[in-house]
Amino acid sequence: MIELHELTKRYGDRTAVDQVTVTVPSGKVTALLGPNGAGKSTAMRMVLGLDRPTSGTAMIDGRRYAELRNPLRLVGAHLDARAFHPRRTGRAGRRALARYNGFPRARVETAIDAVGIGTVAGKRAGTYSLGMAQRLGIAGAMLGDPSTIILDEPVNGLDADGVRWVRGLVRRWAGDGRTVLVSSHLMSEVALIADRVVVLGRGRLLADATVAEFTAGQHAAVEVAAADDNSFRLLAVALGDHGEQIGADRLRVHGLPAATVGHRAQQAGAVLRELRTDAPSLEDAYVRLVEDEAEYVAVAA
Ligand SMILES: Nc1ncnc2c1ncn2[C@@H]1O[C@H](COP(=O)(O)OP(=O)(O)OP(=O)(O)O)[C@@H](O)[C@H]1O
Repeated sequence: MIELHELTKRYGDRTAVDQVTVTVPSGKVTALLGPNGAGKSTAMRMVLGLDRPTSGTAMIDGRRYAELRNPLRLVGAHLDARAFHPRRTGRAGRRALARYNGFPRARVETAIDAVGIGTVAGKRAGTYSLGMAQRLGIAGAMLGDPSTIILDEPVNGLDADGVRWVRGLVRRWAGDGRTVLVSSHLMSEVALIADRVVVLGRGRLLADATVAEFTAGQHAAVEVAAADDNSFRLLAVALGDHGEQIGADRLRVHGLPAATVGHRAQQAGAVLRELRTDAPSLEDAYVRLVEDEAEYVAVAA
């Protein structure tokens, strides 16, 4: 479990992380989301003892990173896919890490095999593609078989196979009861792998919820298609500002439930070809939350 309590980081007059209190539970995949500059990396770095909080605390299983005797046994992290010595081979870099942390060499081979870079482990890390570098970084995070794993944008640069592999990996880790914290810009990806979302905006906590709770407050999207041109015209008038034309005979409806759309169509004499409700997506919920925050800031400024 990772616990942030009123965690704050200021750089001069800029507040990168602003009094964030949140618990990242074990046995779940938690996605850390937010626009560029929201404070995600800074928060992760403070959890990992790489940045010192200005105030507040970041604890892993009840202790600060600096207090952990053998931190890699408790927490594995992969933050930067390019943070390898370019002239060292992937294997040599992982062996150095293992040696430094007192892990047997065999762990290195296990981790290299697990991430599928056995054929390139003897090559210099500087020659790796971004996808291979991501895998090498994840091998480092796995080295100590830790109970907490933190990955920053792990699917960046991975091909379709790689993305599927990361998905399986993080789900398995959570299934083992580990604490898994993953940041990502790709909402479709987050929807597939995460149980929970923590959203930061300009350093502040905007949401901390299960994926289901996060999307629950959103209106379902309604789409309606008219059977002919005349019906389309009648329908467009009947829906007024609620209708947004998205095809020759099709409207997306904002702010009205499907039943009201059907009723208005009937009253107007418009014949419908299709009327459907789509479940709100994580992406819709996220975009709306971040937009609302931006509007609030614009109004408050
Ligand atoms: N070492 C630093 N010195 C000064 N300002 C910093 C430093 N590190 C981060 N910041 C600032 O703190 C804020 C949060 O940055 P951070 O990198 O944590 O955001 P992020 O959510 O990870 O963004 P991204 O998605 O772009 O990686 C930004 O305004 C950034 O410019």
